[in-house]
Amino acid sequence: MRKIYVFDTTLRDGEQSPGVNLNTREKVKIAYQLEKLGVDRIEAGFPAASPGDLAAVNAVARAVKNASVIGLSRSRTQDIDAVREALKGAEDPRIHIFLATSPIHRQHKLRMDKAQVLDTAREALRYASKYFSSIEFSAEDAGRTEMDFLIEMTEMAIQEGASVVNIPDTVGYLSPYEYGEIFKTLKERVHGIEKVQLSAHCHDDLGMATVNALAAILNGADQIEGTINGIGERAGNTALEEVALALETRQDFFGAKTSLQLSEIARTSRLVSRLTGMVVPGNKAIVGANAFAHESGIHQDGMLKEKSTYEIMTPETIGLKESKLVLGKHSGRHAFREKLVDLGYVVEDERLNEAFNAFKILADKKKDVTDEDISAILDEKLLDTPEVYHLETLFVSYGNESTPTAKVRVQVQGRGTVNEEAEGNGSVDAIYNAIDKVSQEDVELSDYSIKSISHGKDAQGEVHVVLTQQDISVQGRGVSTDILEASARAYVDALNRLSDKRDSLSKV
Ligand SMILES: CC(=O)SCCNC(=O)CCNC(=O)[C@H](O)C(C)(C)COP(=O)(O)OP(=O)(O)OC[C@H]1O[C@@H](n2cnc3c(N)ncnc32)[C@H](O)[C@@H]1OP(=O)(O)O
Ligand SMILES: CC(C)C(=O)C(=O)O
Ligand SMILES: [Mg+2]
Repeated sequence: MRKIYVFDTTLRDGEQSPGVNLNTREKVKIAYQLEKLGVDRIEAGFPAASPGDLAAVNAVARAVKNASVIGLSRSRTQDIDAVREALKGAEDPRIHIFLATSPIHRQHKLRMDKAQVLDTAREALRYASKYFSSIEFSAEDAGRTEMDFLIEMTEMAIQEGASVVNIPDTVGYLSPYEYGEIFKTLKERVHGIEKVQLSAHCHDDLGMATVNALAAILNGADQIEGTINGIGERAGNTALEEVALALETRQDFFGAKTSLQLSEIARTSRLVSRLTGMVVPGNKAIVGANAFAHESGIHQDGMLKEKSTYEIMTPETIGLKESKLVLGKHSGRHAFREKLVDLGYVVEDERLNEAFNAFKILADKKKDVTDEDISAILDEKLLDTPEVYHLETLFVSYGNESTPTAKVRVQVQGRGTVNEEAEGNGSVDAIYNAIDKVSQEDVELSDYSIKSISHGKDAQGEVHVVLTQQDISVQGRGVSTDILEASARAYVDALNRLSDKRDSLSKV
């Protein structure tokens, strides 16, 4: 199987993400993790950028033992000297020299003609080769460079001793077909191309960074450059984990592999996200929180029967424990039953249906239905208290300058639907007065407490009440995303228990 070298530039191009600034300790920590991940080359920074970056590159160079450490340099002696200084103590030091080659960059940025670009790069490579045995040369904005000039630049770099020639699509402009064609043409037309490795460096401006890197591989690239989580300048770089998993999962198609330790991917992604502060979107391929999560019933059913129905790779491959079946409004009974089993409930068909219906009603109101929410539903549904009172509707009117009023509609065993309305000195008091009118019970509310079951603004509230009637005391519990409804449910639940308790006492 053809090996594709992995050049990680999380600490250089990744750090060029607006708002990201890694200190020396953070760079070393990420570098150690990249070493564990098994990347071949680590671009640690741009030493000429600042004394701090030079020191950080030096710290990485001294720390890393199992990967080459690279410093970036413009085609200028002072930058090359900064890289020399920074890479002191490195096991396998490499310099990466770049110069833009496209007409736009030549004319507007460098203000050089082709001959000047060629000479400037040549001089830089000559100077660097006095100090470095491994040199990578990048033709910045190669993607928008005339093919003949790119060939000329590549041949010059080979003659001057570069061991890797990088072909960046600096502005993420090319289609996969066009990018692949560049590699194919270089392989066919550059004299001495067999002496160097060709490298792909893509940006994601049009969302094609990964597919372009793969197109390059299909057309002869030996190395891919990219970052963890795809962070980097503007829309970012090729996400290394995406290329690695594409090659792994579709070996049959690509016939190439990296030597990454894939089970370190999730850990590396989390570390980079934490230290850079760049949050990984939930739907991000491979490392997003939803990449191995399934919410819809049909998919969950398929997953429970055979995982390959909806997963083309396993979460274990990237170091995650397992796939997630997330319960939400699109979920079905198979996944719901599985969740109940996980939570330790044994529920037979009729109860399962009841609980499932209650779950669907909650899922309509709430984004994430948590394990605690499910337990709350089950605990409520599994109680055997006969329902003398069943709360159907509740309406509360509240204003800080008016008296709170509540209207309730309750199904009462033997009496049918009863509507009542009452005022109170607060909304809950008004609700309880209205329910008292329905039940015509003489009860005292001896305790009332409220807590949140799960987290967030749409968390369910759980209300506990204690009702006392002479020497009988009962508890009631109600759960809802609305605390007034939870309060009403708790009160009605307590009334049902009161009636049940009185019945059982009268039978003794
Ligand atoms: C595609 C990429 O990702 S390239 C890497 C981009 N990364 C960075 O730029 C991060 C680090 N950069 C920096 O800290 C600063 O830009 C420095 C220290 C390198 C240079 O700072 P300054 O000297 O103030 O120059 P400034 O950044 O304003 O302008 C860049 C200069 O480099 C020149 N230049 C740009 N690329 C190259 C190159 N590859 N080789 C030689 N000169 C170059 C520009 O033409 C410009 O030259 P001028 O001053 O003669 O007009
Ligand atoms: C420095 C070069 C390789 C670069 O980052 C780019 O062209 O995108
Ligand atoms: Mg780049």
